[in-house]
Amino acid sequence: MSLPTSPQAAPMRSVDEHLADILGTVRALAPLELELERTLGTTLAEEVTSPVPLPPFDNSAMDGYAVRAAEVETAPVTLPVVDDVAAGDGRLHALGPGMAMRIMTGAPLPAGADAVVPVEWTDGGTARVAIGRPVPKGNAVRLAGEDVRAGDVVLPAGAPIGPAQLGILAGVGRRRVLVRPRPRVVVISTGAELAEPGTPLAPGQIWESNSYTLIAAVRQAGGEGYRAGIVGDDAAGFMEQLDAQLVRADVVITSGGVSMGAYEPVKEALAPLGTVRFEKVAMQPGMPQGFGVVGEDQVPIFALPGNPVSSFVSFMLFVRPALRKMQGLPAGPAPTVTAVTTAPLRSPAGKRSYLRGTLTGQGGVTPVRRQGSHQLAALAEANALIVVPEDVTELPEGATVEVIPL
Ligand SMILES: Nc1nc2c(c(=O)[nH]1)N[C@H]1C(S)=C(S)[C@@H](COP(=O)(O)OP(=O)(O)OC[C@H]3O[C@@H](n4cnc5c(N)ncnc54)[C@H](O)[C@@H]3O)O[C@H]1N2
Ligand code: MOO
Ligand SMILES: [Mg+2]
Repeated sequence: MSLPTSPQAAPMRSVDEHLADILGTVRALAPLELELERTLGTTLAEEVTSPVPLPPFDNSAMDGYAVRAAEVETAPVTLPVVDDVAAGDGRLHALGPGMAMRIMTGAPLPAGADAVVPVEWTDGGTARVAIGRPVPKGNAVRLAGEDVRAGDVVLPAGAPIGPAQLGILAGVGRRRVLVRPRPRVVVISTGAELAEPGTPLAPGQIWESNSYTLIAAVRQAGGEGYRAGIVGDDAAGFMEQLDAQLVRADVVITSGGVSMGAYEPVKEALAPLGTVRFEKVAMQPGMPQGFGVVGEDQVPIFALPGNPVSSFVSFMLFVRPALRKMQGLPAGPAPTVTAVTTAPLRSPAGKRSYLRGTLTGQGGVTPVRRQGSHQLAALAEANALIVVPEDVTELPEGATVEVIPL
């Protein structure tokens, strides 16, 4: 007697094949002009040059006295103070021979001056100043163009915008710049057992958590997350919610309803479209995966498995690289570091495992005690995923492993 053939017998796809398929499908989002204040965390979509040199004019690096270095070579010397130059002073100053001008940090260097004596090296006089020591030519002078020359590229297209990048954009006079927008990601949770956190649990229910994890992960990956709430285990209801959400989505993520059960609304609704593939990927956790496009605009959709650890690991391996590509960032497999395991590791044959672990800080990594794909509290203890290759089932303590820091 033999058992009926099941889809389980179908060969599994590798993690790498699945990711390649995803990255082959998603495209960088069209650039958008944004006010500077809204660009933190986005990627620049234009090359930015400076219209002026920076600094735009020779100026003082210190509060002190503008002089000709050759005239203070014999210090101590006393010179008449003929004027005061403050930062922002737009007058054209010229320093005559044998004279000094009081000057402040950031103020334009008067023509004829070639050095600044810091006030600390003088008696601080306002009519005459006694200079206690000589200064070399160029002392405390910031030359025009020594940071940036006019026409220099200050940021290339593709640069991620952090605080310093925002600063230089303002520093070259920009108010608005062209960036890749943050991908708008809608998360739909499916499952008749799911209750909103903050509401009482009925028998058989659990509190919905995946959308909170996924939206937080979306934000960390540079996207904007929208929680579409919970839909039950009914395919028509799911389709209705999906249609309603598509208008505001660059990407849709669903959780749950993709495995082998009798009530798998996501698979049931999307598989017949023919544009979303459901497969088993040779990984643990996260084996059942759906990916494809939906709607007129061919919006990418990730149908992630419902187990909380599985949906999070799937996000890190597949959705995060896709969101990076959409933002014009280099996209590929999750970056790893090497570490030495402080305990033996076990992994199922033929699947790449992503065990939850904690990096010790001394190059070690310790697997957390509970490794079930439903054990969300154990995931919350971890700060890394330990990668065990498909062809390895056991590793001894002390083995070197690849680790994805979280
Ligand atoms: N006969 C088989 N059963 C299962 C297989 C299989 O190959 N054959 N695969 C298992 C694996 S592996 C996974 S992973 C899960 C995937 O299940 P689904 O994607 O269909 O998800 P559900 O059945 O809806 O839920 C699974 C599990 O996760 C909990 N869940 C779901 N959504 C949420 C949420 N938003 N917040 C918190 N918890 C959630 C749900 O209550 C279930 O316990 O299938 C296995 N079964
Ligand atoms: O492969 Mo499922 O993703 O355990 O847990
Ligand atoms: Mg299921």
